[in-house]
Amino acid sequence: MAVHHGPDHVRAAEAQSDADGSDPGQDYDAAALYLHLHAGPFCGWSGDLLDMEQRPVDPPAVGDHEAPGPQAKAGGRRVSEPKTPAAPGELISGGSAPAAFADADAAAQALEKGRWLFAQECTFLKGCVGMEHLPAHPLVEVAFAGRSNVGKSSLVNALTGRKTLARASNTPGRTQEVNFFRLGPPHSDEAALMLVDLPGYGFARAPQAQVERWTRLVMAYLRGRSALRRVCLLIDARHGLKANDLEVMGMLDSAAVNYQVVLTKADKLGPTVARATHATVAAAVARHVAAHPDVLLTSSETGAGIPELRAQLAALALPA
Ligand SMILES: Nc1nc2c(ncn2[C@@H]2O[C@H](COP(=O)(O)OP(=O)(O)OP(=O)(O)O)[C@@H](O)[C@H]2O)c(=O)[nH]1
Ligand SMILES: [Mg+2]
Repeated sequence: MAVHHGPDHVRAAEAQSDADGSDPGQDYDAAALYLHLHAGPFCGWSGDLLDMEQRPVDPPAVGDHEAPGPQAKAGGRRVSEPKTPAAPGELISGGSAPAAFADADAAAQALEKGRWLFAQECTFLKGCVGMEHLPAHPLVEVAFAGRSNVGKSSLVNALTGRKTLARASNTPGRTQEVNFFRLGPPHSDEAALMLVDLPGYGFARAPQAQVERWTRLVMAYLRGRSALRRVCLLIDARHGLKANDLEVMGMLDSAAVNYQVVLTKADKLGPTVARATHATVAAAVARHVAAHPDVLLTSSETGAGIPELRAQLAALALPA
């Protein structure tokens, strides 16, 4: 039996590998690659925020915080030691590497804002089966769209540090309503954000008429929701962009809806394949007018890329 060091999820992965002989090193490397690509060596490993429970009291003031890292605390819990990132020479070369943060200070501030925002209370507000049922007084909204089973509900859980807030399942077609989750203080809309978990498009284990109804609802929501500030368009990192993803991207481009591609399930890939997929997808995304140029590589399983996505979404909800 090996002795396990590092963040909780890494210890869990290592313990799992003891049990089934799988290779947790691959997961860990994909996560480290992500951190290196998107935030550089100043980005603290904070996958254990997945279990955060305590609520913060005040938002972080710009220039008035500690950079997250081994000494910082997250939700009252110590942030784990970051994994040593890959050597700088291993950065993706070429024009498609994302530049999410201008420098180390900007990165630290953005990550802290994201951590703070997503450590707030988050509650399920309602599930809607038709456009007429959508909440009337919307907050700033961020929606999670993508093919069935790509990991939308799991990503909502990972971002909010909950395990069962949104229902995830191995069966494609699990989410059947437009589900609204309110993130923020209960009695104020300041620093609040609505997270919207959508039914998937594409194949689902459900009757065709039902799938068509969800797809119509999702497309109507994506095209016609004025509060929608960003769509996180999830793509399984193992599969890349499929024809129906490209169709949705085209629709979002023509409706001028801001969207950001988020690659999911990075833990299922080794670093070389993750790097290649990221480059291919980022190059394709660069041709789309409404797409955010940064393509994020995430894993809801290990927490890789989650702090960076929180940081990007916090920029929409919190004033500069
Ligand atoms: N290994 C791994 N599995 C994941 C990850 N994200 C999601 N999954 C698994 O993928 C399956 C589908 O996840 P969901 O979150 O339900 O996917 P969804 O996109 O909400 O699916 P629908 O609601 O059916 O459209 C579940 O078995 C999850 O545990 C990830 O980052 N890594
Ligand atoms: Mg779902």
